Amino acid sequence: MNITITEDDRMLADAMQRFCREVIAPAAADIDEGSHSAVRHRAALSDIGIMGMNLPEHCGGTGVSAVALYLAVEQLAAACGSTASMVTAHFLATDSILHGGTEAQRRRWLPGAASGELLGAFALTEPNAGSNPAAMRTLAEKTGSGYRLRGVKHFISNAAEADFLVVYAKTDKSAGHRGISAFIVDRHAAGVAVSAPERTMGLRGGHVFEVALDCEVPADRLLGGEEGRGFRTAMQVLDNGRVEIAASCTGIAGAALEAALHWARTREVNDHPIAEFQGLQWMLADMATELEAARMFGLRAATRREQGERFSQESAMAKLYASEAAGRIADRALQIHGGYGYTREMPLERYVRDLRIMRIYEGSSEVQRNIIARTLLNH
Ligand SMILES: CC(C)(COP(=O)(O)OP(=O)(O)OC[C@H]1O[C@@H](n2cnc3c(N)ncnc32)[C@H](O)[C@@H]1OP(=O)(O)O)[C@@H](O)C(=O)NCCC(=O)NCCSC(=O)CCS(=O)O
Repeated sequence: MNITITEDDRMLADAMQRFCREVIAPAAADIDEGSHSAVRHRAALSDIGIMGMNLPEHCGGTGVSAVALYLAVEQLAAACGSTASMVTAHFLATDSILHGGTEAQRRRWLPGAASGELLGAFALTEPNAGSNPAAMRTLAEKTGSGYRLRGVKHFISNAAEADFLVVYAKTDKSAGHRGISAFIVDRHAAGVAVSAPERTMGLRGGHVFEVALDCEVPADRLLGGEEGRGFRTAMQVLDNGRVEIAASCTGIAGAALEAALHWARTREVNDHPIAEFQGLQWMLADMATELEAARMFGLRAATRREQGERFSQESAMAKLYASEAAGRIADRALQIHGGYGYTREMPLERYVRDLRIMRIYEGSSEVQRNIIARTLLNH
């Protein structure tokens, strides 16, 4: 498969890099140190179209290619992992409506979400249903005018600040994954209670919450206007989301490599820059090689996404490889910095912490391996 990065894709990535370096990166340490929400960047991100970068123009989005989207998310994550997480969680919500919604729902919700006026959250995971969403317990029972949703969702990014949540719930308890439907729920509807943010190891500005639901939703909030289509929509959305996680990984790992290269050139031992030591050169070589391989996987999955064919395998491989490789790259970058890398004066320890969740959320590495193995064995 050819991976093509067009001139337009490159120009967008360059513009994104300038914006992120000027606007996003300077606040990253403060966001992390104070666990302040990355939603503070919403207005600035909206102004340049980032909040709708995953959406086509007819839905109010920028309509950029999937490769450009990959490169943009990469730049965002290189500047601030928390901000990338907030934005990509919003994409999960809007992708749900794009892929699973009716035309009327797309028209109603997507232009506002693309402009950043509305912030979305994706409510799939539950305390007892993470890797296996088909085991969810949240129920949606038909009422005279719509549905009553009852249940608890967990680890939901953006929930407190969101304007709407796409909530996945069972409309038929006995039908397994085919009994799952999705609903667009107003964050401030009566009966939607959001916890305080979880205290997390990394991505401390990408807040995640528990959401307790006992609320009524009108019938026109059933995504796609048909019951039982939620699981398929969630899986399609996660195929996209996993490529964006891969982009976040290569963004942060790229920042870690850049820091390590700078340190190796400028840090001296016995009047020699440490870059002169072969042991360190080999570490840098391995880091750069793994980063490039991870990018190739990510861009391959993005290319496949652009082609409009199912790309679960490519997406799972991209996330698996990038999240595992990025963890190794950031760890080596910290090692190269020695004791300084372990201090909070430098971003290395933040990179390591921010990257750790990438092997877990939107499907753990083990789930990605299951997806890959299953595809291999079915063919
Ligand atoms: C590991 C799993 C993929 C396993 O899924 P299942 O074994 O339960 O389901 P399948 O039998 O594979 O499929 C059932 C059904 O769905 C269709 N399907 C499956 N995948 C896709 C897809 N990618 N695109 C389109 N359709 C798909 C499949 O064809 C079947 O259709 P029929 O019923 O036969 O017609 C899955 O359980 C999984 O991915 N688990 C991980 C869940 C996960 O990633 N959770 C994280 C949630 S979000 C998060 O972490 C953070 C959110 S945030 O930051 O707020």
